[in-house]
Amino acid sequence: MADSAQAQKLVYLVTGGCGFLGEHVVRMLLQQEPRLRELRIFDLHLGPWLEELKTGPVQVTAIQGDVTQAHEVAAAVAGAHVVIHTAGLVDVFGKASPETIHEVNVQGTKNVIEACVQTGTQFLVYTSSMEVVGPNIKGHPFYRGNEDTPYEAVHRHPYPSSKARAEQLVLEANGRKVRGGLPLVTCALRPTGIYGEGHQIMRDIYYQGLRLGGRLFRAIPASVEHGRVYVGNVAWMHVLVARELQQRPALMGGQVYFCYDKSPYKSYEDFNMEFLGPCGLRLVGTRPLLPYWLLMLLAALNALLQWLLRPLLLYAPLLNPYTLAMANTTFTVSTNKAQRHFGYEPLFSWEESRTRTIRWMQAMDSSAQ
Ligand SMILES: NC(=O)C1=CN([C@@H]2O[C@H](COP(=O)(O)OP(=O)(O)OC[C@H]3O[C@@H](n4cnc5c(N)ncnc54)[C@H](O)[C@@H]3O)[C@@H](O)[C@H]2O)C=CC1
Ligand SMILES: CC(C)CCC[C@@H](C)[C@H]1CC[C@H]2[C@@H]3[C@H](O)CC4=CC(=O)CC[C@]4(C)[C@H]3CC[C@]12C
Repeated sequence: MADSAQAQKLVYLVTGGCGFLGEHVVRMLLQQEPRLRELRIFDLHLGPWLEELKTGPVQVTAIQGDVTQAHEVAAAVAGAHVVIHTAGLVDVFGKASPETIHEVNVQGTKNVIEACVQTGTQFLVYTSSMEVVGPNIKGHPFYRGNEDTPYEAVHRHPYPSSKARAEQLVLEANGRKVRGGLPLVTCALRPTGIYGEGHQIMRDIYYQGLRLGGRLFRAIPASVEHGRVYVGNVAWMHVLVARELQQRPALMGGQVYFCYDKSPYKSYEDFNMEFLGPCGLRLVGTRPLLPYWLLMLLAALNALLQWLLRPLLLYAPLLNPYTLAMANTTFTVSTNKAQRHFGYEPLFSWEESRTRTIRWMQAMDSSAQ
């Protein structure tokens, strides 16, 4: 008893802890980090599910706050040993302005870094994205690449630009002296497209399929591969990287790691069908039903409509020029850097990841009826 009390000494802070990934990170930390004494969850919107966590042995502190407010961030960070910064504005549909995306993703990250420096927090893990690399605006494929694969990363869209700038800030901060004189140790994780329980886009596509009579129509050639990774494995990677960063700062500080697991390489639509199929949806067509030029036209039309309607309502469909380019450009990762640097192995097999996601979708299905 005394031993476990002594071992439980660390304070972790998860920003964005109530988001899709953040919730999985929070739950994973509670399951897999025995040295936790206190877990602080900082988010703009706190979820009601946090209440059930407050009865366990770890002190769970929910903090409603905004990463763009430096004083709120500093207050939450003070006294934490490790910060896992997942909070971000994930918007590729034009819901938020470029300024707001920059404010949350870049200024928010600056505030987290400065809070670590001012308050003496030594370890910072940043949730970056594959998008800091690509696909680039030229549509160059990134085929089974790793962290060292040369690729021309050129962005025009506010989301990838903001993630790339924030990642750069985090990596440059590695080695800065924090209060008390110790060096800040930082690293960045770059998930590919995350899927799993709670994935909003998968939910949207499922309901879209239901509205279309249980059918989805193939838009992208099956040969275009899109990297995907299960949310439980991304969460596990965050827990492990945060732990091992404390043991191997010289090796891991300032490094980037793609998030990967055993999920198969498929097109975006074929991959989604692994879950939507067992829920009764069908993907119509072995080839795209519409020619690509027509899809581009529709995407451009959606962008125009969004702009025209903006004063009246928010029109933000899945298809726009950016999402079309994303879905239509091969981007897949093949690396073992995380395994080499900090012993990462996926916690969930592909079969388990698939089963868990299907079970979640089926539960959603019955609760909707
Ligand atoms: N969903 C995906 O496929 C991928 C996501 N990522 C990154 O993972 C992180 C988490 O993404 P998701 O869980 O998918 O998104 P999400 O939108 O579900 O979660 C983000 C969380 O951050 C919070 N947040 C937003 N603005 C905030 C602010 N100003 N102050 C405090 N909290 C704020 C939100 O309330 C939300 O709970 C993001 O940084 C994102 O860029 C990276 C690669 C892929
Ligand atoms: C038939 C349409 C063209 C299909 C549209 C699919 C798109 C909505 C999605 C295709 C690729 C997705 C993105 C990708 O997985 C990488 C991402 C990384 C992130 O950091 C955030 C999410 C996302 C941008 C993801 C968003 C949806 C797609 C664009």
